[in-house]
Amino acid sequence: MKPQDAMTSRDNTAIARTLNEALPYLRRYNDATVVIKLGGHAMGSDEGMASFARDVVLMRTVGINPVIVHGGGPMINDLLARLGVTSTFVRGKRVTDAETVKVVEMVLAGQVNKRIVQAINTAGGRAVGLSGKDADMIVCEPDDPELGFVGRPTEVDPKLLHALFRDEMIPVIAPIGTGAADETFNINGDTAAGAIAGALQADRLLLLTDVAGVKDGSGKVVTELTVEQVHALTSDGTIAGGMIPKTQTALDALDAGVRAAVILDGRVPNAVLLELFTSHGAGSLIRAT
Ligand SMILES: Nc1ncnc2c1ncn2[C@@H]1O[C@H](COP(=O)(O)OP(=O)(O)O)[C@@H](O)[C@H]1O
Ligand SMILES: CC(=O)N[C@@H](CCC(=O)OP(=O)(O)O)C(=O)O
Repeated sequence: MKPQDAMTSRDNTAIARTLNEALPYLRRYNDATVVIKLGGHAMGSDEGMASFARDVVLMRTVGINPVIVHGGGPMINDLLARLGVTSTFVRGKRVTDAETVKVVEMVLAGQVNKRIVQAINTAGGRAVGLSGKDADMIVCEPDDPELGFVGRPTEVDPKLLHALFRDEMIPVIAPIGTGAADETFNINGDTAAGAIAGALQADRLLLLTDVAGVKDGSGKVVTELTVEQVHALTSDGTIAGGMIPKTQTALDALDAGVRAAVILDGRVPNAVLLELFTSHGAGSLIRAT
């Protein structure tokens, strides 16, 4: 028996309802630009990566311009540990000396970037792997002298990305930038994604992480957050640790002209599709006020 013969009419009704529900969202996002930050913790298994890649190809197929900006902190930690180098973090950012930045670039622009590119191409898309160095896309200044070669983007040139959109290619970007003195800078993945989303005036910035969204004081995920609520939850300490740079990136992106930012769990199968194409969405949405 073929699998579809085994499907009940109830299955078919559910499928039809889902497709119907998606229709207004498919219309809304036609030709929209969606920047997705894929964090190292959200990358997981090969099956998870393949599923993410299929979602991205589906987005491209329905006329969205997806841009992937990735992290890879755990993969950098692995190689540094094998090389016997200890790494420390200050306020969520890796202290990066001249030797460390070489390892960071090798892991992010090499191993991690190409894994995502290959997964998207296997799923039927045409992904192009880049770092912020390509076409001088991301120019940085030092973030903080204490952090060494950690960059803060000062200029992001989206020209190359627009050229790729015209040919329906999918940019996959490692968060590495250059400095005025030709230095190589390590950029926090969230920061790079926010800066790119701002330069593109993106419709959505999706920050994929390892929690369901931003939680309030009682531990409940807040599905829609205002800018004021983010400030309040940060000053009372409810938003803490790694969530601080994430919500700050979301607010900076909104200031730069991005229409909305969403923080969601990248380990949930089809998280991106559920966010974009269903009425209940996924995660915490922060909209410009
Ligand atoms: N209010 C909050 N809501 C949700 N997560 C929070 C909150 N405050 C702190 N966190 C922490 O932030 C973490 C996400 O940041 P981080 O670990 O840096 O993510 P990633 O590695 O995906 O970039 C969560 O796993 C959680 O432990
Ligand atoms: C400056 C800084 O901290 N850069 C990060 C870049 C990778 C990253 O952001 O990875 P995740 O998204 O997986 O955390 C780092 O060196 O780990």
